[in-house]
Amino acid sequence: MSTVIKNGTVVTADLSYSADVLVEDGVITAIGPNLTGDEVLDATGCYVMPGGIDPHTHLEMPFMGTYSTDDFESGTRAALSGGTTMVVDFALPSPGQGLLDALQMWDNKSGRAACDYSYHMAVTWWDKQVFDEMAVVVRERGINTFKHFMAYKGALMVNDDELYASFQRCAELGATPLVHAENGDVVAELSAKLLAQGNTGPEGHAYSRPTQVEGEATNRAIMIADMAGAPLYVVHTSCEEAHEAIRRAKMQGKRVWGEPLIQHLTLDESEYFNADWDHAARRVMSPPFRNKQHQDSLWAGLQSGTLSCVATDHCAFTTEQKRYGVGDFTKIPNGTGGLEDRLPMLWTYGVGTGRLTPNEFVAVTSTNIAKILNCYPKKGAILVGSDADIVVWDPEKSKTIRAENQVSAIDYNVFEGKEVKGLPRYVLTRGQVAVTDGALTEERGHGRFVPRPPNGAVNTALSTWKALTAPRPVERSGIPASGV
Ligand SMILES: NC(=O)NCCC(=O)O
Ligand SMILES: [Zn+2]
Ligand SMILES: [Zn+2]
Repeated sequence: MSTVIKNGTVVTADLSYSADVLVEDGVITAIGPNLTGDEVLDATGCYVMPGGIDPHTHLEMPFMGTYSTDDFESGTRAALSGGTTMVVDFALPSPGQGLLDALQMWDNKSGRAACDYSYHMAVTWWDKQVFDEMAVVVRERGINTFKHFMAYKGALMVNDDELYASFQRCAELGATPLVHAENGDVVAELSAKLLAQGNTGPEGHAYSRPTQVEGEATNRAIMIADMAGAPLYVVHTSCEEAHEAIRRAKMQGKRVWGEPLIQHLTLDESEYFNADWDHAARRVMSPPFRNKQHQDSLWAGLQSGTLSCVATDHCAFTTEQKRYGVGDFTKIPNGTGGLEDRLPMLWTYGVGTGRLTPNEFVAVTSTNIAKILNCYPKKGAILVGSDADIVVWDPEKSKTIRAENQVSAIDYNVFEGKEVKGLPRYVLTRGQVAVTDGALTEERGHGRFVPRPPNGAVNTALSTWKALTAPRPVERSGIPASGV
């Protein structure tokens, strides 16, 4: 069966033009005027864009004594309802657990996904087994990204020697390291001090993670990656100090990308000072929300290209789970939701305010990350041959975000009450219509794993440069290099 999307304006990361789009067997087969197909989707007044790719989710993740509540079923339904057609989740070995073992656990969960997905592999400890299995993960399992936590001391955190070893291994394998950049030692010290002083509420979480801990760790990770000869992707960049480190590195020619979250772009630290404990705790995540100056820095980064992708870090806990931390903010499970709201919120506060063009919107929600993760143009593109992951976007359609209407399985929404203008009319996942005017018709288990090969263009360019500039002994007549 074929489907044709008619009368819309195709919007990609670099072009906007009027055309119909024909989809056959899950793939785009023609783009142009007057196309016909068995099923017709009317896109009059709409933009036809690549579906969103959320490069940062934690679905059914074991964390802080519990599991995040949205799983691959509810999480991918939430994603589709908001125009996101691919998620990249983190396969997370517990310290001491093998990488392949952790991958098996993630495979057991992801079979229920309604949209396509891929994994980043986390490195949470280090020894020869991890070193060896990294090669299998890359060469046999189609994963070219490895995540490192510089925070969560005593749990997921890795130290500088482990970072350096793992980043070097990534460079050898043509893979890209990711970092959660916060100085975990300082956070642990500050947390203990705050608790001892009686700062036990959710606001203590924000006090324990000032922007300096993020700026320092971001800079450190960038320098370690540079010494290891690896590119670097910094997740959830939330503040000017971290953005400044990324900006400077980019200006120096280093291959570094920064990822702000939709939460950090649109919500600020005042949320933690709300008199309602539940309200504040529901917004506890790392890094915490920041002030308006930091938000302005993140928006400027998206505009100038020094920041590359907008994600959610969707890691949703119920109010009941958040209450594990009553009396001790360090026990509040860290994480917030956003999968179904990322695109409407970014459109409203980005394109709707003139901060972003529609093409920039496509770049930061889909195309840039597809290129970074080396799955472009299968994903992130409206091109003949690309997967038909498409959102037909109605810029006039609006709603008020309400937890009672959401798809996510949790009992609140951090964007509660926000008015958004710009919503999907249709969402297609590999050609299958999964959303029509807000109504979900997705198919459980339709999602497929997206393999991502190593040695993307940037990895190859970087290793060429590193080989060219590698240390070489100077030939000196009469003096043997290996001594006498
Ligand atoms: N971000 C957060 O608070 N929770 C999810 C885990 C992580 O990404 O650090
Ligand atoms: Zn993180
Ligand atoms: Zn995360």
